[in-house]
Amino acid sequence: MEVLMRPAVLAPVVVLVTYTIYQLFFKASTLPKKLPIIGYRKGQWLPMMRARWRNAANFKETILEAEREFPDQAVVLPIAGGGDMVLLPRSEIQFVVDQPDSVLCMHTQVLESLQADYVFADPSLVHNPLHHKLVSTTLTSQIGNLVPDVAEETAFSFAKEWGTDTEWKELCLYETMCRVIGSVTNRVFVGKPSCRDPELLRLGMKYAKFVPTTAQLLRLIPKPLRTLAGPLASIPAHICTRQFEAVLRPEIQRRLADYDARQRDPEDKSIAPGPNDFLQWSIHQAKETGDPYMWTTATLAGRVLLLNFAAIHTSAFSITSAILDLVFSKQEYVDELRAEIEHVLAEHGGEWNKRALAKMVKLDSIMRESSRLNSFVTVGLARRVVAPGGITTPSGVEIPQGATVVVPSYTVMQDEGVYPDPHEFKPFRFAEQRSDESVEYVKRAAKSFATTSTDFLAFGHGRNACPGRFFAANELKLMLAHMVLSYDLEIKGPGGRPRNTWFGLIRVPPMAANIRIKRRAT
Ligand code: HEM
Repeated sequence: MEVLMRPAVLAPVVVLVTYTIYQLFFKASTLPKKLPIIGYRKGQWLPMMRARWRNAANFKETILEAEREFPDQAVVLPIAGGGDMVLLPRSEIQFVVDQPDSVLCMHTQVLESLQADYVFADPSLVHNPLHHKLVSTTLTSQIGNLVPDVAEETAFSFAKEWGTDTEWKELCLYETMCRVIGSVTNRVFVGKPSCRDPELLRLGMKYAKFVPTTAQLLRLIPKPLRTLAGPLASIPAHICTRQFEAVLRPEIQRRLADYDARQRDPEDKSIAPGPNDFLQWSIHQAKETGDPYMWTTATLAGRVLLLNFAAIHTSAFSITSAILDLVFSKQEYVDELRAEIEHVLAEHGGEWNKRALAKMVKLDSIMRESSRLNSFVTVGLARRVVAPGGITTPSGVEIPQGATVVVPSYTVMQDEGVYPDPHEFKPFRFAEQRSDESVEYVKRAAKSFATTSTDFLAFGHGRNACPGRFFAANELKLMLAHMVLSYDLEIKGPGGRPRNTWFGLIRVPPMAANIRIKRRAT
């Protein structure tokens, strides 16, 4: 006790505690003073802090209040652990999209919101995300060649998770979809057999949970304390990274050896050509940089893990929602969808390919409609103001450097004016719009699942929209089609579709929901 009372120990403790209390309770927001603050109740004790917790606890009500009370006005959204964000009105979505990265920067926002310098074992992979380029260019251009692999893996994983017997059984939809998505997605990331390695899949999913939860925890801690808390809180994510690398190491080493052998003697036909997957493209990209750090097993495995983080939960949420929406709609919709898939597939000789998928307009429409209704993006296009002088929005609001702006997504995608009967799942809403020949072709095509707009923000919008969305769209459609052709589904018990859940700013499908399924007799 005496030791604790020594000035050399006591003084820093008092400074830290005072600073923390100041940061948590008294620090004024740097955001524009004149804007309405959602959740702020005048006359209450510590109104800003209470607004932050109130909004974090019930974000749905927060954004509905913003829409109801200030429909065409910028407002401040204070969020515990999320910083104080400025929610711009929907009329300014295009303004956000149009700003260069030197003014509104997504990357800076991602680094901060994921607390990248602590959470990622090698932050340089996130600071220099070479893998994004491979996703937006190589992966997207290879979709046509990858569809047969995706189809094979889909059939394999569904059989493994849902079985092949024709008896009814009950299972947890989200859990099984995470594993199916994990295998199918990793088939194009690391190929067969690694994509079926249960340990690789388990670590990929575990990591995708650790990253956002650790980041959220750290954001609640005042910045100076994070230098202490960050490394400690990030230990589980770092261990997971090392374990993932260990699982992939033999595959990476084998591929590097083959790659080098091929480079030494391109004529040697005894060395098989490299597989067509992300890991192989990454090796090639790394070698082209000439920097050996880029092709260490840690770097290559780290990039695969980062993509698992970006792809698995997002895709699992989407397919879970779509299946629930369909099961809880009408049998005639399922029949109509099945008829489309069977017809188009027969036209293509029973083979899955990109052209066949593109012709299944009803299938595409279901995925877009379900994403519209259930997207986890409730406010979108989160961007950090990086312009030294801040920005002035079209409506004249001045926002300082360092602030975060977001735009409404949940309320836009459920707006009666844009989507009649907005709360209803209308599976063929977009298919009907696409078949309206009085509308010019380009506008009709813009209603496809992967096409973003200021009214459809499930994948973001503009230059920074999700680079994996074209692959995701094809993968998810294939999965849904396979499911509809191969299984019958039944609703468990009375009551409607189980509701989505809100976790802070994110809305997710009911992860514990069970469904009853049965393999269809062939
Ligand atoms: C249905 C599935 C998916 C959804 C709904 C989704 C949604 C999103 C959204 C909303 C963003 C942020 C865009 C913005 O702020 O403007 C994003 C970014 C991203 N997505 Fe996706 N995504 C999906 C699947 C995938 C897949 C399969 C991949 C990889 C193959 C992928 C890779 C990425 C990457 C690399 C980023 C950029 C992240 C960053 O810059 O830090 N996504 N995605």
